[in-house]
Order: sequence, then structure tokens, then C-alpha cells
Amino acid sequence: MGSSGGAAARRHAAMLGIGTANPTGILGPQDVFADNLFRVTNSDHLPELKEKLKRICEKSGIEKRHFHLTEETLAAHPELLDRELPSLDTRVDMTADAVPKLAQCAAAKAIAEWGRPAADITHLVFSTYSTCQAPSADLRLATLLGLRATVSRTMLSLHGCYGGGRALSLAKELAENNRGARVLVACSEMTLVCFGAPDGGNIVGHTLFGDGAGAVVVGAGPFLDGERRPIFEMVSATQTTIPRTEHALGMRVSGGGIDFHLAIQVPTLVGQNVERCLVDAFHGNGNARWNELFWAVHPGGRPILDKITRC
Ligand SMILES: CC(C)(COP(=O)(O)OP(=O)(O)OC[C@H]1O[C@@H](n2cnc3c(N)ncnc32)[C@H](O)[C@@H]1OP(=O)(O)O)[C@@H](O)C(=O)NCCC(=O)NCCSC(=O)CC(=O)O
Repeated sequence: MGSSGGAAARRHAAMLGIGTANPTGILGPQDVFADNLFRVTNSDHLPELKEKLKRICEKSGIEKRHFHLTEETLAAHPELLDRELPSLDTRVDMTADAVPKLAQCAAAKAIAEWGRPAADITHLVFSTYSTCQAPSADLRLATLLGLRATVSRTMLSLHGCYGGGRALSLAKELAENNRGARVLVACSEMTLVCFGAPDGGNIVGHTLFGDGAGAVVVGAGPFLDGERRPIFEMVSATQTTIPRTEHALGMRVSGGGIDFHLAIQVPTLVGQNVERCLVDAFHGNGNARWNELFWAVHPGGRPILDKITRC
């Protein structure tokens, strides 16, 4: 990506409006998160695990996170805390409505910044791993926003943290190859789909993840009356997969929701490979001065950012 710029902005797709949204729920800020989590999940009989969570929270570098879940919801649904009880139905029912509604809040801001009516959106790309049913969250979002019946919808499911990047890349291709296209990208995630009482397996996820949505309107020139000046020009989009790393990150839908697996080696793997990925992204230009480019990193945790800073 690069900042907007005259004639070039008419060739490449550009971001024309950006919006974000977060719910306000229980458990933050991070310095009291462990106390709150153990209290609301009735887990205070596990003091060693609580101390470990406190240690990890301190090291996370995170100040606060937002959650859709409330203490009242947890009290009404004990199955969300007991892995022995099936809870997938509850989680699917709750997220079916909440995930597109959170996306709607972000999308409404993006569309307002863009400056045209929602009915002018021609394509919708929605990414989430927090819902799993059809009709899916993209159709619900289209209805909530009043998008036109002919809007071309694409749903990206279970892509994990790279869903946002892939959705933007797809939007760029759609905008540049369909004259006049205006693509709404929406990403919306809720930890409700994986939330549970703390145990040895989910403790890092409990430290890092929160709930939020982001939306962007993407289009290529010529620009329409009323459209704001492009915010970011999308010069290039590529994807590189590090070979033999399938074991490092994973999600699995189970009767108790989505189980996450985050290997302890993830920050090291990112640090060892980020330069190679950048060289691929910039088509072999290994002499690029990375700090002179504008690029964004998915903040998958402080040690990941530290490794990238040092590369
Ligand atoms: C957990 C951390 C905050 C800990 O910080 P440090 O690594 O600096 O500290 P540290 O080495 O002293 O580790 C503190 C304690 O955490 C434990 N620990 C560290 N990483 C762990 C992991 N992946 N799984 C289980 N335990 C882990 C250590 O064993 C140690 O336990 P003890 O104290 O008992 O010795 C950090 O490692 C981190 O952020 N890791 C997550 C990186 C990651 O996978 N990100 C991708 C997220 S996926 C994503 O981003 C998806 C999405 O967004 O949708």
C-alpha cells in the first residue's frame, strides 16, 4: 500500500472509506483481566494457572480488549464454561446475529467516509471465522445495510488472522477488473465462538484475542461525484506461504466451539521468514528500504512485532 497520489490513484484500486467498531463487554483492562476471567468462570480454585495468566498478560503488551460477552450472558449459559457440555448451538445462534451487526457498525462508518449511498456498493467481501451457517453473515450484512439485490457477495471463512489481508487483496482485484466497481470489505470477529473457562490449552488465546470489526470501501478511478479523496492507494497485493508450517496455527470446530492451537514457535517463524516474504511481495527487490515503505502488520502479539522490528 502507499498513500494516495494523483494519476497513479486512478490506475490502482484505493481505499475510499475506513471504519472500525468494537463492543463494550466484560473482562478488561488487561491488568485486571486474569482476576475478572477467573471470577466470572468460577476458576479461582486454579491459583497457579491464574498466576501464569497474569504473567502472560503482563508480557502481552496489550492494554485493553473489547468483548461482546457479558457476565449476564455467561450466567445464563453455563454450557459456555463447561467443556463437557455441548455449546456449539449456543455459540452459532449468538454469533449469527452479533457478528454481522458489529460489521454493520464498522461498515456504516466506512460508507459515510466514502461519501456515497450504500446502494452504490457493487461487491461485498466478508471475512470471519466466528460464524458458521448459511445464509451467512455476508447476506445478513447486505440486508442490514440496504445493499442492492444485485451486490456480488463473497464469503471468506476460517482464514484466521490472514482473512483481512486476503479480503483486501480480493477487493483490489475486483475493483481494478470491473469498471465502476465499489467493493465493501468487512471483517468481524468474536471470541464468543471459542470462549471457555481457562485451561492449559487456551490460556494464550485468552490473553491475546478480543472482539472487533473493520470495514473498507475499495474502488478504482474514475471517481464518482461525492467520493472522498482516496485514503490509501493499493499498489500491490501478494501472498506467501511459509513451507512446512501447517502445524503452527490451527482452528477446529468442535461440540464446544472453535478450538485454537498456537504453537510456541510462531513468533520465531515469523521473524525468520518476514524478510523473504517482503522480498517476494516486492517482486525480488531485496534492496528496498522497508522503513521507507508504508506497510501494516497484523498485530498477532508483542513478540511477533519485536521480531519484525529486528529483522
Ligand atoms: C504469550 C506471550 C504474550 C508471552 O510473551 P513472551 O514470549 O515474551 O514471554 P515468555 O517467553 O516468558 O512466556 C511466558 C509464558 O507464556 C508461555 N507461552 C508462550 N507462548 C505460548 C504458546 N504459544 N502456547 C502456550 N504457552 C505459551 C511460556 O511457556 C511461558 O510460560 P511460563 O511463564 O509458565 O514459563 C507471547 O509469546 C505471545 O504473544 N505469543 C503469541 C504469539 C502468537 O501465536 N500469535 C499469533 C496469534 S494468531 C492470530 O493473531 C489470529 C487472529 O488474530 O485471528
